[in-house]
Amino acid sequence: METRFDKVSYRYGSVPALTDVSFTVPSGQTVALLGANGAGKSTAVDLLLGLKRPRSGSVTVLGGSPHDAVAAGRVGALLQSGGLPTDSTVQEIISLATGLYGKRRTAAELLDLAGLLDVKRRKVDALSGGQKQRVRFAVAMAGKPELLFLDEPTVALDFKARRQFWRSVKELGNTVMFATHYLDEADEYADRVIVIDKGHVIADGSPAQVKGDKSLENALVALTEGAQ
Ligand SMILES: Nc1ncnc2c1ncn2[C@@H]1O[C@H](COP(=O)(O)OP(=O)(O)OP(=O)(O)O)[C@@H](O)[C@H]1O
Repeated sequence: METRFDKVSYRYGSVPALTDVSFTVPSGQTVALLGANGAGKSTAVDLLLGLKRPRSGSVTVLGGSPHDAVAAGRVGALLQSGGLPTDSTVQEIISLATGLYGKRRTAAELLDLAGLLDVKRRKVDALSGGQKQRVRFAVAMAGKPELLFLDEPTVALDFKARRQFWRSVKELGNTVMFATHYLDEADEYADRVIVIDKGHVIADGSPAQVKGDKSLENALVALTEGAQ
């Protein structure tokens, strides 16, 4: 049940966002899409979710079309700007999410999974940035997705929260694709790193291979500086 980009290109008017991008992700793998601002990571995630269609090439998600995979509830996503109803409590939002997916996971299970038990009665308004991110994560996991997309999931999290977040993700053992600016995060948590620069894949390999590639040095330094 692979997920694949086959020579995918996408442009916004005259601005090319992705050019001739190909990769195949087997199930169970955790893959980082590593790139600077504007590299094309969010566009790739949108294409994988069926929110955009490629101008050329094809996108396969879990062996079929992105639309079918999403409609069947096989895909979970944590997007950068996922809005949450501010006047609802954490518990209300989680219950709504479990209801949508026919209770594939219980609310209690999700609250525990995302480390939200202590704040379950709080309104979203009264949560920290990191806690809100955990609510988004719980919502993404409600349907027991086989494949999880995370778009810069730990931007709002401090070091400790970042570790906890990744522990939860890894325990679930799904196929995970995450977009990040952080080489360290890709190195620590991904099995594989795909480096995107100005819409092109410039490296694809294990974290050790990518870090060991001298020809990538400038691009990786730029990425790290871009993330400051
Ligand atoms: N709606 C849009 N209209 C025009 N150009 C866009 C639009 N959205 C993105 N772009 C451009 O497409 C390219 C890829 O953007 P994308 O958001 O996919 O990058 P990204 O790697 O996710 O960046 P970031 O790390 O800043 O989120 C950039 O050049 C960006 O300016």
